[in-house]
Amino acid sequence: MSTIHLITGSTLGGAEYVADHLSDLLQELGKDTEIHNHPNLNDIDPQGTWLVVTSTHGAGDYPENIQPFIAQLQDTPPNTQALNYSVIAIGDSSYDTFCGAGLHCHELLEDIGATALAECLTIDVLRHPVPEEAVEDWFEDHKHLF
Ligand SMILES: Cc1cc2nc3c(=O)[nH]c(=O)nc-3n(C[C@H](O)[C@H](O)[C@H](O)COP(=O)(O)O)c2cc1C
Repeated sequence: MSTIHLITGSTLGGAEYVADHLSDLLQELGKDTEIHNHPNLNDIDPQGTWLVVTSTHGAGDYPENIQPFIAQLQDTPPNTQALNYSVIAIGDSSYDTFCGAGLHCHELLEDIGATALAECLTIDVLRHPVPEEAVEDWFEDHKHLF
């Protein structure tokens, strides 16, 4: 069974909590998971399934910890023919660039040839102060994909 890679972009830790929770839910289904809080493309198999969980900072920017990984994907995209992915974007709808990083990542992965398992999920922290609860509902509807 191939490992599901959870890749996080987080400044304040919220997206990491969401990824931890998703990882627990996947493990309850008997899946193998690996969390990458400092993702490096060289360490992550570009086959199988990626779940990217990223917040947005600055003005629509990626959190610093995930910026090198995104640059690697843009500069030297791997062969993604056998890669499925899903992106969970966390943001605050009071910003014009609501969930800008996650939405960008979803398009980037599609552009380099990976297959989206689902639309990008956007979680608004104004509506969901505990984003883990929103992701739990989403997971219930999407767990058959993993
Ligand atoms: C300085 C700052 C800038 C932010 N900029 C954006 C933004 O451009 N778009 C957005 O949707 N959310 C923005 N947010 C909201 C964060 O994405 C949100 O608080 C998120 O829960 C933080 O997740 P994290 O704990 O994983 O870093 C910003 C938050 C801060 C503190």
